Amino acid sequence: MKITEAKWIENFKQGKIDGESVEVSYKMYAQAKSFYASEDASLPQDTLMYTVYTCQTKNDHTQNLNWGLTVMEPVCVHQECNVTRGHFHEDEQCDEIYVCQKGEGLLLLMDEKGQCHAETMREGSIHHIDGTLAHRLVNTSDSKLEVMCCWPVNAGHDYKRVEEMPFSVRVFRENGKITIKENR
Ligand SMILES: O=P(O)(O)OC[C@H]1O[C@H](O)[C@H](O)[C@@H](O)[C@@H]1O
Repeated sequence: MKITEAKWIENFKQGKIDGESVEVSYKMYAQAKSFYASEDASLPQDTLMYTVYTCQTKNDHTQNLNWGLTVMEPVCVHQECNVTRGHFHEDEQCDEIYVCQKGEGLLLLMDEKGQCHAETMREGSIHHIDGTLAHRLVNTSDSKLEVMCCWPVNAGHDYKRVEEMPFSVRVFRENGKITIKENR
């Protein structure tokens, strides 16, 4: 019997994935400005907001799954907590699972009518995202938020729908206290 190493290995201490064809993408403040209520001129354009590691599983004869890790930095923009861009899935039949491996945050979910609700994320929390809901991560703490994700390869990212109908709430951290405000 042939025994091989795993294709990928997650370094839990460093919060990263290494291995075969891992796609790593970095979101800097320059590309994330539109996610927040206001622009923060004091924040350098090249401030790292979040990193996404995606393990690509290409296989033609099965309905495949992707595995990923999103690492969100403890950065605020005018006291607004760091968020991912957020998206609906192009294929609403595709659910997603998130597992929080480190940190604290909120998983913001929005239905097709723009109604939002959230789940609290903490080390070990497991979240099932219904395929019809838009989803966005929010780092509410002053340390990194690390979230493992599993989703079907054919889910797709529909960012346009959330641009046309933005999340109806924003999360702020003022003197360590979390406040939720309507997004008008
Ligand atoms: O693409 P965003 O909305 O910025 O979210 C960042 C990433 O979060 C998770 O890791 C998802 O599973 C990824 O598919 C997504 O790309």
